[in-house]
Amino acid sequence: PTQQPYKQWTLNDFEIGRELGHGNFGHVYLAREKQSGYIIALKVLYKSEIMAGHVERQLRREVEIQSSLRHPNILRLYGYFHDETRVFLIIEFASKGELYKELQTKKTYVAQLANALLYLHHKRVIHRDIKPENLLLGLNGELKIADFGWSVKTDVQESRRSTLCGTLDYLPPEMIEGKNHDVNADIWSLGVLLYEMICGKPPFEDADGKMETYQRIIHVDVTYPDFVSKEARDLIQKLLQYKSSRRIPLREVLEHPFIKRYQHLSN
Ligand SMILES: Nc1ncnc2c1ncn2[C@@H]1O[C@H](COP(=O)(O)OP(=O)(O)OP(=O)(O)O)[C@@H](O)[C@H]1O
Ligand SMILES: O=C(O)c1cc(-c2cccc(F)c2)nc2ccccc12
Ligand SMILES: [Mg+2]
Repeated sequence: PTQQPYKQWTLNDFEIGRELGHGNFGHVYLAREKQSGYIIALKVLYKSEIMAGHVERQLRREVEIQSSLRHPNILRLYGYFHDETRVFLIIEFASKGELYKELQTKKTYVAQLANALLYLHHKRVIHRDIKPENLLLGLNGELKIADFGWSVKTDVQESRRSTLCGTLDYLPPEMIEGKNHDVNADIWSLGVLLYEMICGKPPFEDADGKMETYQRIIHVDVTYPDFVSKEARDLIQKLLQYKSSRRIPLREVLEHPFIKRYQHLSN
């Protein structure tokens, strides 16, 4: 028989297990592929909701980008299929759940995220939605960037077309101001994530709502609690630079004393 390049999957190929979580559009279930016994995560999206949200193009882009990526710290998208009413994404199962639940100070997560961003930016892909809920943990606690729904492949600077939804907390000034943005947008989000890992909440958290957060982001209005170490403060300040070209390059993040100091412990 001719070797099919990509197997045409159907829902019948899978036994569905518990719900792993749900986001704006997708419900994600644990599932086992019957033939191989392989455990995966099956993300189910309703076509009606996709159309109502005008996000089909975004979904196809998410699928196209994420299925093209191969990196230990990036969640694999193995394939997809659809029936009359639903689209199904076959995704690597991250058995340790969301980083969000484990927001303890973990230097290795910053290093793994920086490594994954180095790879993504080398592939000219901007994720644009780096936040704890979209960072999952693999079997050995390794970080996996998930949810490429907001990612773009860019050789030139990109400006946002679709409206932002969800929290502004992790977005850089240039994105909330609707200006051109480049791969350094993800570097800003890394800074927000590092601040949150250390302080337990993001630096510009919606104090009284979106406008408040908007103002604090564009003025880079960050305050550091006393317990934040000098190195941590130094690295965060170098990541949360208003001008995207002034943000510390990823290779220097990996060499920064705040990250370097603990590297030997986690290897
Ligand atoms: N591969 C996976 N392994 C384990 N858990 C997962 C996996 N994919 C998703 N989840 C769980 O389901 C939740 C929602 O998944 P996901 O972020 O992909 O949905 P979403 O529709 O993109 O949500 P949003 O658009 O709000 O980010 C995740 O926060 C996580 O808790
Ligand atoms: O009826 C379709 O042909 C259809 C296909 C897909 C689709 C199929 C594979 C991958 C993917 F990302 C999306 N998404 C949809 C969303 C809304 C309405 C219809 C569709
Ligand atoms: Mg998500």
